Amino acid sequence: MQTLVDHHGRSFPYLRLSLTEACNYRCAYCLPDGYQANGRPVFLVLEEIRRLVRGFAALGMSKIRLTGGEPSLRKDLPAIIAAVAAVPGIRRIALTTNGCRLPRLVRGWREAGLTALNVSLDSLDAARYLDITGHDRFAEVTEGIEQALALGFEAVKINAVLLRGRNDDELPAWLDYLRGRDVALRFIELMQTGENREFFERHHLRAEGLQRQLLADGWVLRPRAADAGPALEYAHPDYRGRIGVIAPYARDFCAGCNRLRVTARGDLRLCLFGNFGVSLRPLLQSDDDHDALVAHIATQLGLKAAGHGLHQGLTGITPHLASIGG
Ligand SMILES: Nc1nc2c(ncn2[C@@H]2O[C@H](COP(=O)(O)OP(=O)(O)OP(=O)(O)O)[C@@H](O)[C@H]2O)c(=O)[nH]1
Ligand SMILES: C[S@@+](CC[C@H](N)C(=O)[O-])C[C@H]1O[C@@H](n2cnc3c(N)ncnc32)[C@H](O)[C@@H]1O
Ligand code: SF4
Ligand code: SF4
Repeated sequence: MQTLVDHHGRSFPYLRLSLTEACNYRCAYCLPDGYQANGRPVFLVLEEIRRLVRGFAALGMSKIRLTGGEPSLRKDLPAIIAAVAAVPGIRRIALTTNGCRLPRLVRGWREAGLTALNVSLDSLDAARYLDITGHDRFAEVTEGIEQALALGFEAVKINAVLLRGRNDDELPAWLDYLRGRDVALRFIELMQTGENREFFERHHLRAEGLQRQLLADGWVLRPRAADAGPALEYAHPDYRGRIGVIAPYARDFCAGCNRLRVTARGDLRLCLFGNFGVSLRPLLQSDDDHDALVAHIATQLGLKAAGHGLHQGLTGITPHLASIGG
């Protein structure tokens, strides 16, 4: 089997695959006006996804994260999970969701073969949650997380985007929440995108102060697995839960990059904030193109840059993270 190693010595066990650009939420930092369909987009269908994942698995990828947009809007999500799980070499199938459909659907996803779940929950206060996401679904999401915790996933994680003035005073509430729950909460630094510049300037908050506070309070940094996402994760003997910090503006953040992305339309994106996408879709129409697909992906990797240009305000072709899956 080939493995993917780029010119900067990084390897790539982890693929983030977006299943749709559509979303039912209006998160203030992502789609404040809701999802606006551009024409009649046609997203990758099951058979294309199966071929795509086979191609990446042949290059040593063992972890696939399904994302969006909101991936739970895909009616065929259980079938997609099962198809990905059946590809030899794929050991972990994770999903990132806003969580509003968890109570109805999470058991089915687990039974189809999902191994890990990340749920976005920007506040533990229902009114603030509504204010940030545009949806009054706090009760469903928190109930869904409880259900997920009982289903034996390898990991259940919660994502909270850290927002100056909106949710940056909630550490005490989160600590209560984490005391008895086996869940990893991750504070994500707000990232600038093509369309959220003004919001970013008002609400971006560096996570360094939070990290200093965690260390001072006895939280200890844990080692990071080779196929883990970018969070630095801390544990504490008095808490079942863990706290992660995703700090894309930190020095050397991109040195640990271990993932590639494919959009819901089948474009390979080498970076979350890259300047171009490469369509893989023509090579997903027949099993006969498997070798060509594998060769094409491997060649493209040569173009992967060392890191993002966010410090210079360069957001590439990414208008918002719903367009690529975060
Ligand atoms: N800048 C940057 N942000 C990322 C990258 N990967 C994930 N993120 C951000 O991290 C946040 C959490 O991502 P998730 O989809 O929950 O997954 P993850 O934390 O990467 O993955 P796991 O460790 O497998 O749970 C999202 O806001 C992503 O946009 C990356 O490569 N670069
Ligand atoms: C783009 S969403 C897609 C999956 C799903 N809709 C959800 O919200 O979990 C993936 C993650 O990106 C995060 N995100 C979106 N825009 C962001 C931004 N500008 N900066 C940091 N994180 C962002 C969301 O909070 C979410 O945790
Ligand atoms: S962060 Fe996720 S739930 Fe919120 S608008 Fe973006 S895609 Fe939708
Ligand atoms: S910003 Fe780009 S290079 Fe940096 S970690 Fe994310 S995907 Fe990798």
